[in-house]
Amino acid sequence: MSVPPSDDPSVSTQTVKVGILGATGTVGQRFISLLADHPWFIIHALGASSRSAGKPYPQAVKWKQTSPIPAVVRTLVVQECIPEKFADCAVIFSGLDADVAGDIEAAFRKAEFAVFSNAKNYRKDPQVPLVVPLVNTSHYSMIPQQRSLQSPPLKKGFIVTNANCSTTAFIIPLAALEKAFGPIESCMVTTMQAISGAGYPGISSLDIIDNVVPYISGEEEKIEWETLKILGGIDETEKAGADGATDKTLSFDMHQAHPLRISASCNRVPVVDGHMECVSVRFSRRPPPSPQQVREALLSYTPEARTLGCPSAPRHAIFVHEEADRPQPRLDRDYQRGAGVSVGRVRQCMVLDIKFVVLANNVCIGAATSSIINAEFALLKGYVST
Ligand SMILES: NC(=O)C1=CN([C@@H]2O[C@H](COP(=O)(O)OP(=O)(O)OC[C@H]3O[C@@H](n4cnc5c(N)ncnc54)[C@H](OP(=O)(O)O)[C@@H]3O)[C@@H](O)[C@H]2O)C=CC1
Ligand SMILES: N[C@@H](CC(=O)OP(=O)(O)O)C(=O)O
Repeated sequence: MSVPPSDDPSVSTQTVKVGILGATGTVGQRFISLLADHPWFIIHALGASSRSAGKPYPQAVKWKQTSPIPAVVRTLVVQECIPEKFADCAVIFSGLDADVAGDIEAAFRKAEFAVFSNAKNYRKDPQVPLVVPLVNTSHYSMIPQQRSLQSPPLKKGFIVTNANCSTTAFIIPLAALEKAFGPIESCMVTTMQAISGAGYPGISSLDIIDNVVPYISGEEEKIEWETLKILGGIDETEKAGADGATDKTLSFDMHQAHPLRISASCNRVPVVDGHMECVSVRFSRRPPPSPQQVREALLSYTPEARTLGCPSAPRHAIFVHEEADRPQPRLDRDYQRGAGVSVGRVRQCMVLDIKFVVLANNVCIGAATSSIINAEFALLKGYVST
């Protein structure tokens, strides 16, 4: 199967060469596993630090996936993360450490690459879409403005970022609820986050075995403001220029039209993959929906990425468990190959309106899978030139 390069799926057809920055890391390895059999994307180049550059991939990586290193990368030599080494790639996926992602991703954008980043560096940027691909693909409309404001202006280059993996988990059901019942007024979320979220080697075994750590640096603040950017719309203002022509400026609404109060509490738990979160919400609308109405709305939620035909978008974005003791990380993290989320225990909340539990695979839909769906969507909408 090859990619339709425009909105029209009958217009066929070529495969797209992609590069992966941070290819040796936890997220980079997931990119490789997920892209090895992708119908459109061909892994063409891998990048990592100077510690890894120059080595064949199997020698550079501490491979921690349950399936073997895919044949397509076995013979690739890891490169320095500089644009010239990725010349033939139309798409760049970044799983770079945040300490270095800022400069490197900017250099790739400047060199006219479409960059899909997992790092936090550009999430707050007023020109950069922060896209959870099962929620706010409408934010891609910011890309032309992002390009035009670069110096010099760009023709093809842009950056789109993923959200933090904990934000991603609960914002998918939140978006489904807002779509069905209108604005959410307040939200409380308590996370139980897997250790893979901290990368490799991550948190010391002596700190996490037989333990729970009630602090993850910067995480609560990120969840709180990212939610407002993702669930907010895009505002358009028009200004008349001296020549009488009107200039349109786009900006992210930050959920200002319907203010949302949100509070997050984050914990690290001894689970390898899969972030579980307890969520309580209060709706603006009175009376609020019943638990049964909420279950039905979650089950029927279909994101635009799915209807448009992104091959990695899950057939069912949200599974709703009826069993009292589900979801659980070990049992449910591979739902829809890690691309969907699992909700359970939907019930009335005596303080807000409704409460539930959600589980998402932090390294799949929380990271690599989101970037891949983002790139598929951008390609189908014509934002990526091949
Ligand atoms: N793990 C998760 O669940 C999630 C992670 N993220 C974000 O994704 C990014 C990657 O996370 P993760 O995979 O966990 O991190 P890891 O620490 O596992 O991997 C980091 C990668 O960055 C590379 N790197 C480090 N320094 C440099 C450098 N100077 N130049 C070029 N490459 C460099 C490393 O290469 P080398 O092996 O050569 O050192 C490695 O490939 C981070 O920004 C993280 O915050 C986002 C959502 C979820
Ligand atoms: N902080 C997340 C993973 C992560 O890297 O997040 P971010 O990309 O927002 O820094 C966790 O520890 O589970």
